[in-house]
Amino acid sequence: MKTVDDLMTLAPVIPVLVIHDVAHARPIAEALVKGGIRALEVTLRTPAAIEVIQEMTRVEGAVVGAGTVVSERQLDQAIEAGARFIVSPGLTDTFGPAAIERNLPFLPGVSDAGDIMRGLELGLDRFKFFPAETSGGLRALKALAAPFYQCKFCPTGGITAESAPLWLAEPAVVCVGGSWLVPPGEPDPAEIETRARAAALLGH
Ligand SMILES: O=C(O)C(=O)C[C@H](O)[C@H](O)COP(=O)(O)O
Repeated sequence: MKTVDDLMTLAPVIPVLVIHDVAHARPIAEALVKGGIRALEVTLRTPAAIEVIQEMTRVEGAVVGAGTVVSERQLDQAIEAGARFIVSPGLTDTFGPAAIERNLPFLPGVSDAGDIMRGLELGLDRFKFFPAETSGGLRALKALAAPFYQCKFCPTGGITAESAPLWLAEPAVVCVGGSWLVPPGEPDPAEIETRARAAALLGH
């Protein structure tokens, strides 16, 4: 996987993972990969996250990345741990160039036309649309995708197994992100695999 398009086309859904216990890392990654979901976004929202990335990179077939990345320090920590892609909730004039410099697939969050223009100025045209449902939902995304015809999106935030197909039917949407594949608490690998399998079959 070299480009952000490679990342976005690995599967229709990128699971957004919030993992508190490093012991959960492997069973969750294995269940997702078995179900056909290979790009795994580990959010840097828990003290265990960096170790979770390290653990998950040992799972064959997993393409592990870091989410909720908001600083240069986190960029370096995540990449050192083995992250192969970077997702951020937003885009700033300092963080954007710093992430681009790392030369990994990078999906920054955008929620309006100004954000997208800032991204275009940096040479980016692939974005996470975040927070998708509360930023106007599919209607807002369609309205943004018209002038920014060259851009593709991974909407994330409030998307569910039920709403994902509606988003994926929009031509500007390549994949969606969501936490529903891995519910909080003690992981149930069979259930996670079932959810992953269903998500992997979603499509245009
Ligand atoms: O931490 C980040 O940078 C994020 O990516 C936030 C996620 O987009 C949401 O946490 C998705 O969660 P759901 O709305 O439950 O699917």
